[in-house]
Amino acid sequence: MINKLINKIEQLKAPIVVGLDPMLSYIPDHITKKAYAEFGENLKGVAEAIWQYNKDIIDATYDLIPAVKPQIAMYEQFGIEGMIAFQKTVDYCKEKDLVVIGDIKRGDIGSTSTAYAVGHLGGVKIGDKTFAGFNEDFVTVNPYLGSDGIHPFLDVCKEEKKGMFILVKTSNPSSGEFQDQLVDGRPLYELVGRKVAEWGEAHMGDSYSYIGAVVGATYPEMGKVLRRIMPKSYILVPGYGAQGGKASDLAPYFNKDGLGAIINSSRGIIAAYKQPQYQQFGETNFADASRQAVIDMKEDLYQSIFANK
Ligand SMILES: O=c1ccn([C@@H]2O[C@H](COP(=O)(O)O)[C@@H](O)[C@H]2O)c(=O)[nH]1
Repeated sequence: MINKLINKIEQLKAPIVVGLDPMLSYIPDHITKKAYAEFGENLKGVAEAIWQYNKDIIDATYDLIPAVKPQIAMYEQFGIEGMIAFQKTVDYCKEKDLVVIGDIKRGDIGSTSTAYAVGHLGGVKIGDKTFAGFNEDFVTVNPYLGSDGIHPFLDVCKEEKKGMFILVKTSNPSSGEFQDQLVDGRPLYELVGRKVAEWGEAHMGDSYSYIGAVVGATYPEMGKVLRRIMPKSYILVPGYGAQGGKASDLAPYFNKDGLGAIINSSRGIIAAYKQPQYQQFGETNFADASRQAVIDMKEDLYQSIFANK
């Protein structure tokens, strides 16, 4: 799957992931009204609205982007109906040949991690048939339970030819409270980065490992160090746009081959129509605003990162 992700990034010249983080407040009235009329003003209605909103955004952007990152929490908050919308979104993105990164941030004791890995990347054998669970291509994984929480994901990724991005240095303001603490004189995120590189070496695609890392766009100095520590790991970079990460800071996340990082934007794309620069699209044409925001993001990254290389 890492080879497919890289091929698509190269083909589209777009190291971009669109984050599918639907919030009720982003969904235009015409979509919610229709969904409520059909399914009721309840969780089923909300889930239908989320699904229709996602579908319109996917239809408007899929030819420009290699990958999407549905954030499971945004679906989970609506219970089982939300999870059905999550599954429909994953399936539809795969129909459109997009690489799907499930932002699930799981990780637990070994046996529980196995269940997470099977549920999201693998399948369960019932009788003589295997049934896939959510069936994303990559997931995000929390490494802070240690390697026994990671190994089940490594095994399932190898078996299923899928991949994962391990949280190394997150983009949020308080990420340093634990992640920057010194261990033998070096910050904890470096220690985790070294482990990611080690796991990655044993799980290689053609040129990059299918074991990647999450490093926030909001910490570019740390991104530079981590790029060196994990030369063969793809870095998933959240924090661009809405969280203040700037394209001009992102060059160090890439390797000299122009690869090695993929930049996520969620609110900046899916709720673009709410931003002043895309106001002309209006609520009805929200998906066209998202398309324009992807085009602008691609240009922003190109000018800041690749134009002078
Ligand atoms: O360090 C991290 C890890 C994950 N995220 C997730 O990425 C998106 C960011 O959304 P924006 O709207 O582009 O800010 C969201 O799903 C986060 O849960 C992150 O931001 N930082």
